[in-house]
Amino acid sequence: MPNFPIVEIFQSLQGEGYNTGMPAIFIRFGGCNLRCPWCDTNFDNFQKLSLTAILTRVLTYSAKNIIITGGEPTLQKYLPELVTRLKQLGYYVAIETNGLKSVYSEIDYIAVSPKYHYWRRYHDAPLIKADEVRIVVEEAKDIAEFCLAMEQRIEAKRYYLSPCEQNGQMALLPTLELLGKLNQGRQNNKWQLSIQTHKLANIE
Ligand SMILES: Nc1nc2[nH]cc(C(=O)O)c2c(=O)[nH]1
Ligand code: SF4
Ligand SMILES: [Mg+2]
Repeated sequence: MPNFPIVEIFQSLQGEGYNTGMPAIFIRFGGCNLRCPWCDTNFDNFQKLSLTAILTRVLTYSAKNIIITGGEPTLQKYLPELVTRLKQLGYYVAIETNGLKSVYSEIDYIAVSPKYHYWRRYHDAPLIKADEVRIVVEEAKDIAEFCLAMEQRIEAKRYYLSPCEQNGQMALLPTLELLGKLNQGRQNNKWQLSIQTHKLANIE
């Protein structure tokens, strides 16, 4: 079993999406198959840790939930082995992914964040079922079309828009306007707001 590239492991509260406020141990993997212009993670800066070292570290925290994130965690060939061990230890395991690769089926909660900037890469992406879809609102004429295409492509329980954050500023108005556009003519509010509350609250 080779080592895993790990940027950081920490306990915090899920800051965004349906599980906002859930205590969780975050395992952040290095590496990504995208390079989003507004990415907030230095995923090229990682240490190599063994499966045992990761589990030992995880066991020092109190939370019962794990959030596997990155970077892009689905790039890890041996992710199923890690997830299996975490589940044997009784953890609820969630993942944050960009949705370009399939997700190990034993993972309990899938949050997928498809990126408008790389729309064409999603035409043949394998991920078609998730718990939540969360799209970062980029300034683009046809972002509504992208959101509707992802709604068609990925069957999820919930659909969110998240304002893009750059240099401490969140673009809220374009997000609200896009929510209005996507929910226009529907009687349910299918598209909802997700804020990166951890950034506003200054927690990890
Ligand atoms: N509090 C907190 N919640 C998060 N949810 C997703 C995160 C991520 O970086 O993937 C994240 C993060 O970095 N911090
Ligand atoms: S997919 Fe996520 S981790 Fe990768 S570059 Fe985009 S924002 Fe950063
Ligand atoms: Mg983050």
